[in-house]
Amino acid sequence: MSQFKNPFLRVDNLYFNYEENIILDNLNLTVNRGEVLWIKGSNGVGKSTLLKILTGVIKIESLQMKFYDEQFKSMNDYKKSIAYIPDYPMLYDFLNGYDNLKLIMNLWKISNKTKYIDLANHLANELQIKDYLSQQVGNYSLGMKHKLFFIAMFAREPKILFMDEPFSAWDNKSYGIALEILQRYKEKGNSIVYISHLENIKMI
Ligand SMILES: Nc1ncnc2c1ncn2[C@@H]1O[C@H](COP(=O)(O)OP(=O)(O)OP(=O)(O)O)[C@@H](O)[C@H]1O
Repeated sequence: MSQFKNPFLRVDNLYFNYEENIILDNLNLTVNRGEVLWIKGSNGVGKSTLLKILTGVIKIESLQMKFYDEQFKSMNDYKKSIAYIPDYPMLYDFLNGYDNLKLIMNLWKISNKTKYIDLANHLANELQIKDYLSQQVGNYSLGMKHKLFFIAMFAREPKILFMDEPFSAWDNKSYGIALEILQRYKEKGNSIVYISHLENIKMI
């Protein structure tokens, strides 16, 4: 059982449809501090849609989302305090790794730039892609792109990490290192919400 029992957020009576296609109906969900939430289910059941709603990528006027953190004063503050890692890495192929990191850092208006770059470098070292950061991302493998985007989001030090099929392109060794990183992250009271079809993806 987690030592952090209080919630970060709660969603009540969530309903969502794409035209006549009802995707989510009366869904209730709580994200507790220091906990991992695994969303699983058949193809097309609405997992990615749910993650997009929880991260504010899809906006719903009637969304009943309650925040329980002093930093989540508004939806915008909340979005700055969390990170969303979709199943495709959102990077610019024509930039190198460092320039992608700097771009993301500036987009998110990170105030402590030195800390962000230091943390990103540290993670890149742990995940063994530091030597590639000065190379153009277009030449990265898919797994390397996934790692770089994970690093870019993780270095923002979010309170909740939302991940859609996070490690599908990662090799076993890197996946093991990522789990250690996420274990430390969780122990600090942060939360992880992730989607995976893999029955053996025992997160942490
Ligand atoms: N932009 C969209 N417009 C209309 N329908 C959509 C849109 N995006 C997704 N859908 C539909 O909504 C349903 C849920 O899609 P979603 O991607 O959330 O499912 P999923 O559970 O994540 O699936 P998978 O396991 O295959 O990734 C599917 O029927 C899909 O076709």
